[in-house]
Amino acid sequence: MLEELKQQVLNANKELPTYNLVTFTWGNVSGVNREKELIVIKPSGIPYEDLKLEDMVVVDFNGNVVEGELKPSSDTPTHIVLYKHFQSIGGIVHTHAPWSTSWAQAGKGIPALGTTHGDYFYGTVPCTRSMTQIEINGHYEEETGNVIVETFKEIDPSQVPGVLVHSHAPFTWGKDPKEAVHNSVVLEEVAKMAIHTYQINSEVSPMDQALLDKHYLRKHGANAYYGQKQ
Ligand SMILES: O=C(CO)[C@@H](O)[C@H](O)COP(=O)(O)O
Repeated sequence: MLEELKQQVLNANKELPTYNLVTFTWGNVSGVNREKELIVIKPSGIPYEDLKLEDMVVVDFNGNVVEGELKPSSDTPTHIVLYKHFQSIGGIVHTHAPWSTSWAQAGKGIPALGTTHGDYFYGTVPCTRSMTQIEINGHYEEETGNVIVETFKEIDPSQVPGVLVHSHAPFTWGKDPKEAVHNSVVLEEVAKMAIHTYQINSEVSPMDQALLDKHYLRKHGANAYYGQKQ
């Protein structure tokens, strides 16, 4: 069941070390089959180089394991909340990539400072609020998803495909697992560029809205040159 999606999720998880987004097993990728309301995710704690197709775990939208012998990623409840609330996404990535994690630990969103950012994120990549004691002591991973959804109350997740979880690390998403990894790589790059930009000029302002519109909308908006978006 879901063999093609399992292959996509396996390939995407193996890309995390390829793009230097993870140390040890500090990251996870999932994909969703919305017709069946099933999620394929990597197993918890298994080195990426050892991952095999049969290791992929299938869970339903309530977190029940419906296929697979291994324990699903410890972040599975967060992935589930995001699939339930962000209807346009088909893949999710969580990493502890150092540059974007530094912004998350600082409790700051990454402003759109240049066109590299603007090509992928239509504005600031937000940081969630910090979590309450009750949320931390409760179902922490599920509450992490809820706080992300709360952060996107006024933001279209298809236009800003990533978030920084306060005191934790980033999550990104996309139409499928591969695109979610692509957005993780870009987020890490723009996080690094932003830190260096502020080191050069601590008073730099976010990029002009007209330039942001030009760059984002030419790739994702109406009449997109690349044809991916209507
Ligand atoms: O966020 C965390 C830990 O803070 C997790 O991302 C783990 O680092 C990876 O967990 P598994 O996916 O291997 O369960």
